[in-house]
Amino acid sequence: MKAMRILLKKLYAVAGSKVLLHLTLMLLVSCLEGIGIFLIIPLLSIIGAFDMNVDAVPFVGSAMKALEELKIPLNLPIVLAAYILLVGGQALLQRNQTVLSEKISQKYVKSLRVETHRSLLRAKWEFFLKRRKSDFNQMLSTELNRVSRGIDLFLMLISSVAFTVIQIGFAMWLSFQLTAIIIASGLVLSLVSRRFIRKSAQYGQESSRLFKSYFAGLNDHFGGMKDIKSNQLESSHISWFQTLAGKIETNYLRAYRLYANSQLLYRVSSVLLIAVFVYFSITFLHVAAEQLLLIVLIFTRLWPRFISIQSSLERLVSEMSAFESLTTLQQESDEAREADESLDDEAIAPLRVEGSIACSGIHYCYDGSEGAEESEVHYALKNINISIPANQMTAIVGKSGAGKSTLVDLLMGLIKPISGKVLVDGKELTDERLYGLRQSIGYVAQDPFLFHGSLRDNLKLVVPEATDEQMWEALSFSASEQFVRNLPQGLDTIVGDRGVKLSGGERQRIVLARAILRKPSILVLDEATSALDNENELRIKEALERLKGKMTIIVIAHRLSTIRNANQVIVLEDGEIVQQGGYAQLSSEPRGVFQRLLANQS
Ligand SMILES: Nc1ncnc2c1ncn2[C@@H]1O[C@H](COP(=O)(O)OP(=O)(O)OP(=O)(O)O)[C@@H](O)[C@H]1O
Repeated sequence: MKAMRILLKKLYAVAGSKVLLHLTLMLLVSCLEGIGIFLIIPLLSIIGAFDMNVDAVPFVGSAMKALEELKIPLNLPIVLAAYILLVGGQALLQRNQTVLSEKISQKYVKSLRVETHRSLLRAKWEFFLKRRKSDFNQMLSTELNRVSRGIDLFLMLISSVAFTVIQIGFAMWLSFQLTAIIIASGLVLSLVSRRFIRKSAQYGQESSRLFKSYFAGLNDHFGGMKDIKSNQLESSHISWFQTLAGKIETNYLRAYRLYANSQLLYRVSSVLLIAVFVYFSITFLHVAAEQLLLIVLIFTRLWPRFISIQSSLERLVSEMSAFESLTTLQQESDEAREADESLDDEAIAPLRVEGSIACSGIHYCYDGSEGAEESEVHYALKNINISIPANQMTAIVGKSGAGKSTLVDLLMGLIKPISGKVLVDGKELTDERLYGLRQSIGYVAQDPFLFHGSLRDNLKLVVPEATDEQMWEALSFSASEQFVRNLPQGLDTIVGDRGVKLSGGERQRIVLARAILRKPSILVLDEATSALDNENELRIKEALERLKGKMTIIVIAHRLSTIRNANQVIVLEDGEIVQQGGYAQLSSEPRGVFQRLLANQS
């Protein structure tokens, strides 16, 4: 119900005036259809199918009198012309109403699509750490389509309700008692159908759950295809996929069976009802034949609308689970918003670090520590106190899992410490300063990411106005000029999904060039030389050497040869700083962790 309220509010906010116009059109269509039914009586009377007393029929009787007074003869051509006009007008209105309905639905879905995407992109990095990427794909594809269907159903529902109310009005005019019986039967029907609606909502939720697994599976399978192929894991993945596809099929069939059963019940009930209805009207109420004919006509139009209301409701509640998931995701991402939306990326000036970036008493754990005993908390970082001097090169080393990437994420403000502070030039990072800091950073991730497109597109992503000359300069810096010049399409070479058409080392060098192209004042390299051969590593090392004194360089490196010229080395073990100092100093400290790391590599 809460989701329905939110949906209505949003719908009104997005397309309020259009919804009102849609409602008005529907009311007009319903009125015209109602009048059309009344015209059938004089039509039948004129063609002699019935010898009827049309005066007894409300509206028709008075309309006939008015025509008589106006001296308009009631002959077949006139009645047929009126009928054509009515039905034609109704069809025209209905056409506009359908187009309008689609416009409303698409406008709503577009707004939801854009809003959800925007709030996801504005959310903190920590928000993404706790969720699967595939969930976002599912939300912005299948779940959004379900919401679109839900809006269509919702508009159909209000159309059915409007039509039904107007038809009830006409029917009441004809016979209050008989209409009351139809309404009472409609209420009984709605009680019976509550079970169908409940079940339908359950199947809808199950469908959301199943599709979540489906997308997660697709993501894992296609993302890890090389592992699957080389380790011959196809069978187990195929069998998992078959089971899931079976569950989706079963759930879909269950939902469809439920829908078919409810339709069966509604249809059988309508036949029974009409039989009882006719019997009751003739035997007890002694309703005149022409009135009975009209009522039967109205009933046969009204009852399907009751059915349509019920079935629209059934299908709507099933699709509502998609809307619920989307609004929940949007709410959560809004709550995890990184900074005030008024902070315009363009307007914020890059933050230049003059003195240092420092950590003071920082603790961090990934899974949250609320309510947990101190001994149970697994800290990824413990009591970190460091100072990274501006325009110097600081290296962070340690075994795998020691906390190096976590520390760098903290320094970039991607995650916030649970205690302690990150200080830039002695001042804590506010949202605005954080945005400024990020503008100053060029970052090369452990798993470098390239978008599907050309090398040029990938480089221009960070500096859209970059010239070819600037791009070649950055490529030359990252020791990739030679290999790019050797490619037949040069800068226009398409790199494939995530850069699959390049080797790991080539990818790393292109991402490094991209980072440099931005002319950052802080360069952060997370394992940026791990996939390079000795020759290219040496060239990057020399390039970094040239940058020393011009920008702040923070390097995470397993290959300790890369950081031989670092001004400062920070050694982490199990989330704690165990050594800190110059390369030469640390390598000469006996029995130190750094010496052990060096020994392992040699
Ligand atoms: N997203 C996450 N959720 C939960 N725990 C995490 C997450 N990322 C890292 N950790 C944990 O935090 C600790 C530090 O991880 P981190 O990635 O910082 O180590 P690292 O030194 O960079 O390792 P590597 O050299 O292998 O990249 C590890 O115990 C790791 O299991």
